[in-house]
Amino acid sequence: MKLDPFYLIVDSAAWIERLVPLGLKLVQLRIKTMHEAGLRTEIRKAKALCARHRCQLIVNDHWRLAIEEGCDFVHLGQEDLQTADRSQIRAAGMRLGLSTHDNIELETAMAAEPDYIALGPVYPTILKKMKWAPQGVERISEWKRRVAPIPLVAIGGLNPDRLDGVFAAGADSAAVVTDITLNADPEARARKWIEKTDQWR
Ligand SMILES: Cc1ncc(COP(=O)(O)OP(=O)(O)O)c(N)n1
Ligand SMILES: Cc1nc(C(=O)O)sc1CCOP(=O)(O)O
Ligand SMILES: [Mg+2]
Repeated sequence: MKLDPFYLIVDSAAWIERLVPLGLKLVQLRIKTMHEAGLRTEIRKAKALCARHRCQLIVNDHWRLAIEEGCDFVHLGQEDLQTADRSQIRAAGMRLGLSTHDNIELETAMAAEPDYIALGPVYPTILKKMKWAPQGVERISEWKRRVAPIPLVAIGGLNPDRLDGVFAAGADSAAVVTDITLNADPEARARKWIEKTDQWR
């Protein structure tokens, strides 16, 4: 499976409506706190928008709702994985991306036969508090050797200036939140990411 090299992560369908029409091909809907009805509405809107623009939607965490809404890709962390029913996810024909931050998590993730592995935080992130120190790009090369041919997603503190190093080290896709959503001009920044990642597309 080939992932687009530019993997945007946002917390609303409104962001998807704003940025996906620019030409994005891979987006994650990551909503951490919302009641179920609201989540369902957001997932439904995100799915329709992504279908219209031929963009792959990945739903973070909420795998049950993703199945019910007919989505085809979820992202889970290690804690999510402990409570998720993988057989239900697979029976629904859904693909699965998994987070990893250390060796034990990588072993656990590989045993779940995911469709991609994410490694983070590559650089310090301001989005959320993390218990792991930044991994550095060398760790990407180590992970690549261990996960190939499963695609590898790099995440955490990424920006266009850091992408040469991330892809040279072996990442297949670069996931990003704040470099775009906190930028003064998110559309211009997303265009910059699209142009920069074109060489790996
Ligand atoms: C592409 C990608 N990589 C890692 C994560 C983090 O997932 P998780 O560890 O479950 O943490 P939350 O995002 O749920 O807070 C991700 N969402 N996407
Ligand atoms: C959601 C998330 N997961 C991470 C991990 O390491 O698993 S790092 C991260 C935040 C990424 O945001 P930004 O691009 O703003 O640093
Ligand atoms: Mg999670």
